[in-house]
Order: sequence, then structure tokens, then C-alpha cells
Amino acid sequence: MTDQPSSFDNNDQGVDLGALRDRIDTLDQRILDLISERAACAQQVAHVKLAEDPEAVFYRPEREAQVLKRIMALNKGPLAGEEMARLFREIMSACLALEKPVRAAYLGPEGTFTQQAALKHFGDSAVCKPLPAIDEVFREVEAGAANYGVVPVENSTEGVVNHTLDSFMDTSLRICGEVVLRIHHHLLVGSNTRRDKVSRIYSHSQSLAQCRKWLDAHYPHAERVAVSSNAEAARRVKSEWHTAAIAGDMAARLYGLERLEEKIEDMPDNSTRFLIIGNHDVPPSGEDKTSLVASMRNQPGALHDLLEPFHRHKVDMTRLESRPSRHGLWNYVFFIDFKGHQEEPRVQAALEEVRLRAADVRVLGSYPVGVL
Ligand SMILES: C=C(O[C@@H]1C=C(C(=O)O)C=C[C@H]1O)C(=O)O
Repeated sequence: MTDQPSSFDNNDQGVDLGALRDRIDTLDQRILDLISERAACAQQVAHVKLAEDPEAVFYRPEREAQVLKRIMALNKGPLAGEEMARLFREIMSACLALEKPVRAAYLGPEGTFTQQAALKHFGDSAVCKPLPAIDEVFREVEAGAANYGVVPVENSTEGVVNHTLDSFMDTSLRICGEVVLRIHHHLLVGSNTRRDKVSRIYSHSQSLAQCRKWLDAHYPHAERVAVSSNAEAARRVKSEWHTAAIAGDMAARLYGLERLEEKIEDMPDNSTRFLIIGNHDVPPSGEDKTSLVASMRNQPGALHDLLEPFHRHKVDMTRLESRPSRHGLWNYVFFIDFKGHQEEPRVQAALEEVRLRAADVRVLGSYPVGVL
């Protein structure tokens, strides 16, 4: 790159670099003033909320979803809508931290995709704490030590995360949001390991499965070792010779590993969905989803009876999972996601009928569809 403006671009002719930089300085000052004005506004919102209710929750997921969607709709470029939303995500995160930083617990250790999901959802100003197991994340939020928890729930290649669904069976926590993350796996090594010397590859079992075909083709003879997380795989490789880890960007950066190969996942659109769990119900944002868990008596046609009201009231189901109930042999509970908010009349009508038919129904929460 040279420091000269391109002589081929007519628009740039006659505008020198110094003048452009002066313009950027002036614009930065305006942006600075505007961000400060916005932050002061958010502080005032906090005062209003506190005056109404001393226990007020400052963080409003439905409002944040609306702000981000509006920004993407208004954006005229040249920056992409998602990029602009990401910048605004950070502005909101900093504004909210002025009121009170969000405390979020996530399935750790540091360097996992769940940490990346927590960052994507809450921004950099949230205080995020890694915990070693999914049920510990639930407990941390139940105990009030964290305002929210972030846990993985399903992967587009490998399916559902059973620990998370099972944790919902015995909690009163609500789902307050979702984050969808594109998952890119890299083959990572420490500085002492050469490509042709890799004899063992560590990763989480889900990631090994998500890269199975690539591994069969490129490292058929390397031993595959499942460990507790991708980040743990990266940590081991840092201090070992002739081993590699499959992990993502966060882990590569955290442990300073080299990427031998990038994006080795078998499915190019490999993504994982995470849930934000918290203590309160979220009002409608305009584009929401609802999750519920229902248990049925063990009789013919039970599942059909459960689903039929959704169909009749034109409620669009997006997911159905069944898990063995912990009470009684061969009883099942069903986890259902559908589009819409529990305050919408159409959804209420369907839910009312489902309640009459099921042995037990619990709405786990209505929450904004993931924006970023
Ligand atoms: C300012 C508010 O509070 C928080 C900060 C927001 C923001 O900076 O835009 C949006 C929602 C809340 O998380 C609000 O409720 O409007």
C-alpha cells in the first residue's frame, strides 16, 4: 500500500491526503460527541427505570434487538449491515455498563465458542465468567451470582446438546435470548510442530465429529483424542510436540497457536445455537420465538395430539426434540420451539389447548430471534 491517493479514481482527484485526514478528524469529533450524548441518554433511562422500580432490570434484550435491526435497516453502506450492527452492539454494551455492567456466566473454559457467543450477545463491556459445566451455569444464575447464563443448545451438524435440555427440566430460569454462531474449526499447532509430524489430534468430541471427513482425508493415521473442550485441546497442544488441536479463533488467539489449516469443518454452514438464560420474562420485540417443554401421558397418538393445536392456529414450529423423562420408565418430554411470542393471541390460543392435552407444560421463555 502506498500513502498516495489513487490517481485512477476520478473522485479522489484534487483531494489530498491531508485534507481527507482533517475531514476524518472533524467527523471523529462529531461521532465522539454523539456517542457521549447517547450514553448520557442511556444514563437518564436508568434513572427513570430506578424511579419506577428500585429493582429495575436495566438490560432489555427486546429493545436491544430492535435497535440493532433498525440500524441494519437504515444502513446505506459502504459498511455491511452486520458490521454496523456489531459496532452498535459495542456502543450499547458500553452505554449499559454505565448503568450497571451485565454479569454473564458461560460454559468455559476461556477460549470456547460459548465465550464467543457471550461476547457477540452482550458486547465487550459485560463481565463474563467461565464455569466448567452447563449445570453450574444454571446454578450461578439461579443463585443470582450472574444475571444471565450462556449455554450451547444445538449444532447444525451434530444436533442437540442434551445437558442443556436436561437442565431445563429442573429449573425455573427463563430463556431470554438466542445467539447463532457460525462455527469455523482450524487445525492448530504450537511452534515446534511440523505439518507432517502430527500424530495426535485433540478436540471436543462434537468438533471431532464435525471435521470427521476432513480428518479421514488428511490425517487418517493420527490418533483422535476427545477432551473436555476445544480450549482444553488448544491448551494441551501449546506445550506438546507433534500434536494438533481442532479449535476456533478464540482458542487460537488465547494460546498463541499457529493455524496449519483453516475452516476444516465438513459442512460449510456449520453453526451452533446458544441460549441466554435469565430470571425474567422478556416482552415482545416484534420478531420473537418461544420455547416450551411438555410431557405427555404414554398413549397412542400423544405426540400428534400435542402438535395439532400449533398446526391449527398456524403457529410455525421450528424445532422438536424428545428426551427421556427422569420420572418413570419410557416417559418422554418434548422440547418445542416455535415462532411468535407468548403474549400474541394466536400463540395463547394454541398454548391453552396444548395445556388441556398435555400432562404438564412449561413455557421456558419468549425471546427475540437472534439478530447478529
Ligand atoms: C437505554 C436502555 O437500556 C439499555 C441500553 C440500551 C441502549 O444503549 O440502547 C438498550 C436497552 C437496554 O439494554 C433502554 O432500555 O432503552
